[in-house]
Formats: sequence, C-alpha cells, structure tokens
Amino acid sequence: MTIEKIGVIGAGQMGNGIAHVMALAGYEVLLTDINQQALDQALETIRRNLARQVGRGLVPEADMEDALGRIGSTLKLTDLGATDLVIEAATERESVKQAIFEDLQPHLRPHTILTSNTSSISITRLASRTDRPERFMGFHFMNPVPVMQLVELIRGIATDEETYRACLGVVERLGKTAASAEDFPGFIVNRILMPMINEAVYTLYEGVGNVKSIDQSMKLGANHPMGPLELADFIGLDTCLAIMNVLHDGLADTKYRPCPLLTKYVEAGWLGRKTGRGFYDYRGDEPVPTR
Ligand SMILES: CC(=O)CC(=O)SCCNC(=O)CCNC(=O)[C@H](O)C(C)(C)COP(=O)(O)OP(=O)(O)OC[C@H]1O[C@@H](n2cnc3c(N)ncnc32)[C@H](O)[C@@H]1OP(=O)(O)O
Ligand SMILES: NC(=O)C1=CN([C@@H]2O[C@H](COP(=O)(O)OP(=O)(O)OC[C@H]3O[C@@H](n4cnc5c(N)ncnc54)[C@H](OP(=O)(O)O)[C@@H]3O)[C@@H](O)[C@H]2O)C=CC1
Repeated sequence: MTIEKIGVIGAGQMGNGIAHVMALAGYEVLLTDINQQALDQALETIRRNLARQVGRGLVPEADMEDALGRIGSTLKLTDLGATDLVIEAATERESVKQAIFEDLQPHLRPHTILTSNTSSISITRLASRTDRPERFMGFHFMNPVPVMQLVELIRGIATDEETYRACLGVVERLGKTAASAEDFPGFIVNRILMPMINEAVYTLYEGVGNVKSIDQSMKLGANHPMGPLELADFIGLDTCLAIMNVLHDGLADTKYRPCPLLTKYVEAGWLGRKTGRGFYDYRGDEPVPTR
C-alpha cells in the first residue's frame, strides 16, 4: 500500500522529531497535541533542528522550507482521519494511549495503519483495544530522532505482513535501519538500556558515587556518549520510571524494581531537561548536578 500522509499524535520531544524526519523524507505530516503551546514549541524546535542541519551542510536550504511546508498542526485529533499511517507519541501511559485510539478509530479510513512509538507497553494489548489489531504495530524511534539511526519495529500477535512491510518501507525511505523486536516489555533497546539507567540511580541512591562521578565513569570508562544520569534527564525521568514499571510488572522479577530515588524525582516534578531540573539543574548557563 502507498503511504503519503502521516499523522503524529503528541508534539513532545519524540513527536517533533518524528514529524521532522517524515517531512524531510517527503511525507505530508499532520501533528496533533492536546496543548497549543506544545504544538507551537514543536514547530519552533523542528525549524531550529532543520536550520542546524542546513548549517552543517547536511540538508539543502530549499529542502528545509519544503519540509516545513509539509507539516500541518491541529488540536483536533479527528483531523487525522484522512491519514494513511498514524504514529502515536503521546505520554507513556497505557490509559492515555488507549483513550487516543478509542477516540480516533471511528474517524479512520479502513486502510489506515495505526502505530505506537511506545517505549515499553505491550503492542498486542494496545492493538486488542482497537478495531484493527492486524493493522497495528510498534514503531519505536530513538531520541534524538533526527540523529539516531535505529527504529525498532514490533509486531503484535495479530499484525499482518502487509502492515509490517509498509512500516519497513517507511523506515527505509527515512534512510534509517529497522530492528525487528518481539512484543515483550521494553522490546530490545529498553530491556537492556533502562535497567542500566535504573542501576545508575541505585548507585547514586546508595552513595557509591555522586551524579558527576557516575556520569564521568560511564563516559570515560565505558565510552558512552552521555552518562546514564544525563541520558535519563534527556529521555525524561517520568518516561524512565514508566518503562521500569512496565518491565517490573510485565516480567514479574524484582531485578527490575524502580529505584525509590527515581520515583522521588518524578514525584517532585523534576523530570529532567523538559522541566528544567532532574539529576542536573538546567536553569543556569551550565547544568549543575543536584546531588
Ligand atoms: C527511551 C527510549 O524509548 C529509547 C531511546 O531513545 S533511548 C535514548 C537513545 N539515545 C541515546 O542514547 C543518545 C546518546 N547520546 C548521543 O548519542 C549524543 O550525545 C547526541 C547524538 C545526542 C549528541 O551528540 P554530541 O556529539 O554530544 O552533540 P553534538 O555534536 O552537538 O551533536 C551531534 C549531532 O546530533 C545533532 N543533535 C544533537 N542534539 C539534537 C537534538 N536534540 N535534536 C536533533 N539533533 C540533535 C547535532 O545537530 C549533531 O548533528 P551532526 O553531527 O550530524 O551535525
Ligand atoms: N523520551 C524518549 O527518549 C523516548 C520516548 N519514547 C516514547 O515516545 C512517547 C512520547 O515521549 P516524549 O516525546 O518523550 O514525551 P513528552 O512528554 O515530551 O511529550 C508527550 C506529549 O504528548 C502530549 N499528550 C499527552 N496526552 C495527549 C493526548 N491525549 N493527545 C495528544 N497529545 C497528548 C503531552 O502533552 P502534555 O505535556 O500537555 O501532557 C506532550 O506534549 C512515549 O510513549 C515515550 O515512551 C520513545 C522513544 C524515546
């Protein structure tokens, strides 16, 4: 099937990155959120990130304006009814995602493929609550979307081959690499990455190191581009906690229990970069460790 028009739900850091790469690859994009400010900020971020790519000679200037011209925005979820592929990238909470699919599906055309950018939640369970489990799958981008090469593709138990092939075709047109993952909590990347981040928070909680020494150790000692606490702030501590809870509940093993210090930061509303404070405080000129 041909995919020309793509709907993106949730204009946070992932939604804006997904809209950016899709528009650059020539797709018509319609971005929606419940919040006008989030939509305005997303369009501003896309412009800034495209300008950075132009500045570095990666994207011709004319392509930037063309890409921006292909991105529309709306507060009305039902406007996405006319798209061929929907990628849901709203908050990592199952009830939020289910409500979105329930509200949207009566307005969709029969051929439209529904996907979720969820980091961890069961694709089979999300699909089972829709009218099209065979045309539903996981389409999991990595952050920052314009830079990271991988997209995990996750088939639910009912996903059909045509749906998988169509999504694979989109990944290929983006020039990215698809990794096929089975539908188990956290899929591949977060099954491995998130316990490492959680362990870094335990290392902080137990006083083995402070924020600076833990991040520096993993950057200089294991060649990671970002320390685990810096990366947690970048992903969003609410998202990290939500993923740990899915691993803990879904795999029923205490080795996945979220660190109480991670819970405390989330309860404080210190969610990382997006709220200005997490394991680092970003409100000044330089990030300052909070512990
Ligand atoms: C939670 C999940 O479900 C799954 C996930 O996504 S897990 C998270 C996966 N992501 C990671 O692990 C990221 C780890 N960090 C990194 O790889 C690097 O630190 C980084 C690529 C983000 C930045 O690299 P850096 O060398 O420190 O910065 P910098 O030199 O300024 O940028 C490198 C490139 O990224 C681009 N970039 C940086 N931040 C960006 C952003 N937020 N948005 C778009 N582009 C960005 C820059 O333009 C630059 O592009 P070019 O080199 O092509 O010109
Ligand atoms: N952060 C990351 O590194 C990665 C995240 N993901 C996944 O992508 C998804 C989005 O994450 P991320 O972009 O980081 O999160 P953000 O918090 O940055 O953005 C989520 C956006 O969705 C909006 N939203 C909430 N409810 C609805 C709704 N009912 N309809 C439309 N929009 C809604 C939020 O609005 P408001 O703020 O007003 O609530 C917010 O603007 C999650 O499922 C996450 O697990 C996947 C890969 C990497």
